[in-house]
Amino acid sequence: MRNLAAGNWKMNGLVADLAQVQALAKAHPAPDCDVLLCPPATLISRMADAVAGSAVMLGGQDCHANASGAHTGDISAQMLKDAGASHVILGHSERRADHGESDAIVLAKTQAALFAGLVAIVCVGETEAQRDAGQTLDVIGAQLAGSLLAQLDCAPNDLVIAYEPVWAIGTGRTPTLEEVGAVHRFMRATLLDRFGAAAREMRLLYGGSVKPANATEIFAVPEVNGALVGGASLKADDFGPIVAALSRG
Ligand SMILES: O=C[C@H](O)COP(=O)(O)O
Repeated sequence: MRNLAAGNWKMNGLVADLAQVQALAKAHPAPDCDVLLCPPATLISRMADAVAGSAVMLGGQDCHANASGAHTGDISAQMLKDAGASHVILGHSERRADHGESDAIVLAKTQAALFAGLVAIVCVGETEAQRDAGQTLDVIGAQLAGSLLAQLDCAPNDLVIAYEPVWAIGTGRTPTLEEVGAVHRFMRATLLDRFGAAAREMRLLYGGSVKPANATEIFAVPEVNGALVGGASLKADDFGPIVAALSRG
């Protein structure tokens, strides 16, 4: 399976920043991994124009569970697709914390995204307090159980899981490689148990303070099939080496 280098711009990015994406696309015309950028929704359409003809794919950072309707300020999966997105991040810990998104809400959004033909990147991860209490695998297991479909009624490639320890996001701190490996092994086993052999083809991303300096060692951990990168995805000079590391992996 091809690794996935996914960049989440979060609430960052103006039209002037499209130059970073063009520089990235130019520097990596044919990467040996999938490359995805998830800018704010305001930029998807213009970014699609900016990277037309390149290997860079685009995604949203959230979508509503409904296809349309009276939901002021929300964006549907169909709208993301219409703007040029092929993927959408769902259940990011910042959405879970800032907008009270439960596993059930994430599940409904995941179904909407898949129905619209988007690849769903579902995020899970423990808080620092949960980690300190030794609850990491219990938390991940519960989030996987509640945020995913009962059956895999999509291609295994269309559902991606991102493990993002909440305490590692934007902090410069990362779990040990052994800890990353243990969670990813657990997630693979859980998905195999739930979905059968097709789950071998699902990509499992690590996210949380991935930088050029730690990318190679993290991507060498078994069952890590890519990264969901925040801060280091904003600049081509930072994200480029991460794409290169995943192309080698
Ligand atoms: O979605 C990305 C993650 O939240 C990681 O963010 P970060 O790379 O800035 O730590």
